[in-house]
This record gives sequence, C-alpha cells and structure tokens, in this order.
Amino acid sequence: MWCSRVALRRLQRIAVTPLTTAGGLTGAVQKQMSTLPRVYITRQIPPEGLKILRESGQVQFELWDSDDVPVPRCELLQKVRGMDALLCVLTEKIDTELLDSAGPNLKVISTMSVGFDHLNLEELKKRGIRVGYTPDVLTDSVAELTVALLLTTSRRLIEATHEAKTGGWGTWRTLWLCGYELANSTVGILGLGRIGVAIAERLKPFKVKKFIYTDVVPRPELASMINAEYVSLDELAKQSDFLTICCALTPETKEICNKNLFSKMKNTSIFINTSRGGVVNQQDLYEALSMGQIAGAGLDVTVPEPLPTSHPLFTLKNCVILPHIASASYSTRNAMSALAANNLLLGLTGQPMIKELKI
Ligand SMILES: O=C(O)C(=O)CO
Repeated sequence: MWCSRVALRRLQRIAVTPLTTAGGLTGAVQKQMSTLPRVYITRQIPPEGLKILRESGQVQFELWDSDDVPVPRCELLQKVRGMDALLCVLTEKIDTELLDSAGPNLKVISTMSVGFDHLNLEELKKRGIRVGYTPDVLTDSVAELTVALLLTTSRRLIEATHEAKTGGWGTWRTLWLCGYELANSTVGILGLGRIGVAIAERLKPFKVKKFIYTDVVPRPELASMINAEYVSLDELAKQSDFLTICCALTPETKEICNKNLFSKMKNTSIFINTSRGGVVNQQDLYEALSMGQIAGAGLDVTVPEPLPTSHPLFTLKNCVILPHIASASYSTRNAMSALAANNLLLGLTGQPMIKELKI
C-alpha cells in the first residue's frame, strides 16, 4: 500500500539522471551513456555531491528526489536492482535483503554519514562490496552541537525560556532555575575518537578541571591532545559531572548506558548523547531522570527516530531532546555530500577512496 503508484507519485516528484534525460542527444552519445555505471541515490542530497556526480561524466544516476520522506523500502528494493553503486544516508538499512535485490553488479556503497550501524558489514565484506563513509568533515559541527546541547541541558535553557514566555518569571530568586557549571568539573567521554577530542577542546576554555575517558583500549595519542586520563567504565560513571557519549553503535556498545551505569552516576551529573540512540536503554534513562538519580540528559539521538511525541522522555523537564541535528550545518552537510560522491566515484573506478571503511 505504501508503495502504491499513487503514493509513490505523490512522494517522488522526479527520478532523474541528467545524463539520460537530456534532450537532443545523438544516438552515439546515448549509447555511450548507457554503458556508464548505474548509481542509485536514496535521498535528495545537498547540491555539492550531485554536482560532482553530474560533472564527472562517469556515472548515470537516479535519485529519490525528496529530503522530506525517505524512499519507501519496497521502492528502494526495486530501484537498486542491477545498480553498480548506491549512495545512501543513515535511514536506509543496507542488509542481506537489499543486497540480494541489488544483485551481483553492486560494487560500492557510499554512505553520507560517519555512522555505519545501518550497514551489514559482514554481508558487504562477504560480497566484496567496498564501503565509503564521511568521517572528519562533520567533527567540528558535531562537537559544536554537543557543547550547545550540554550547556542547554546543564543551565536549563529550555525550561528558562519557557518560564520567561509563559509568565513563570516572577521576582529574581536565589535558587530558581539553578543548574550545573563546567568550571572545576570532571568531564567524561565514552568512546574517545576525533569527535570526543573536538568536544574536549571546546570545553577546556570553560575551565574544566579534568577529562577522563573510557574505550575498548586506551587511546594515548588522542588522550594526550586533551590531557585525558583512561579509566574504567565504572569510574567514568562515578567521577563524571558531565558524561558525553561519543562511541559508535556496535553489538558491544548497544545499551551500554543502562540502569547499571546510571546507578553509579552522581545525582548532580548531566548525561549527553550525540552518537546513536541505540547505545542507551531509554527506559533506564527515563527512570534515572525521573527518580533524580542523575540531574539531566541532552539527547540528539533516540530510538526510534523520530521519537514519538507521546514518548515518556518528552514529559521530563530535565531531558532536552533534539531531532538528530549534530551535523546539520550547511557547510558540513555539503562537505558530507561531496565526500560521499567522491568516495563513490573512486570506488567505482577501483581507486582508494578518500574515506573507506576497512571491513
Ligand atoms: O553522520 C552520521 O552518522 C550522523 O549521525 C549525522 O549526524
């Protein structure tokens, strides 16, 4: 029903390949184009990436020309048939069913994301499909948003603007809307990579006393950049005044932030997650926040996305929820789009990609 023709027509304004739809082409040019590798793009990506693909002259592409609605699964399964490459975003599950549907021509998956939990890497490896992704170009944007979310949560900015707008602002009061400050605090980072370092670099000028982190193994090179100490997960929970989650979602990190972790945290601590919703057990988080086991949480990512407006977490004043916007700046999203396009072209021509996942 979701994939009925009428629904699709309403959703999909056009599916184009500028190469194959251009009018007035000679038969020879048309023939030449029809031999170009075929690419399906699962979203209307920012213009820089499309321009690179269009101007390369190396591929013919078709895209789901909407950014408002993801391509319906059954449409995607049909469209990938016989494709040589796929440029996708994080909402598309690239699993066995999809790869079977694509068939043996598929050589490259290029995802416009740093996260790759939507990709079945084992299956991709088995089939010899190369994978491009977009780390680094979004580090600044994600770190900046993480700091904004941390301050919004710890200094209760959403509550404060609501009070100001709705008549709750009476006289100046000594403890009204008090929060927690970064000065003299301990900031914990779960999963120290480029983004964790970039967050710490931005937080340092706020006079943070100490940075601590945990990861599967110590990361001395990265840690030395921010003078961070390696601790166990338990110690991270116990010592952190602010705990920021920066790890990838893997089977090992799934719901790693659970009752056990929250029970060890201080009741004055602030929990921030800009990685993936799946690293958190949301029921446990709800209980920790509503029972005052921790002071507040700022989430840019949830399960599912979008989080239904009826979700209990939305009822809590001490929980700030953003709609997965950490990398949402114009420059970053264009850079991600361009990198995804370049990875795809390099992968298709058998060259090393700029950013390729080693699988
Ligand atoms: O690139 C990603 O993985 C994102 O989550 C986008 O912000």
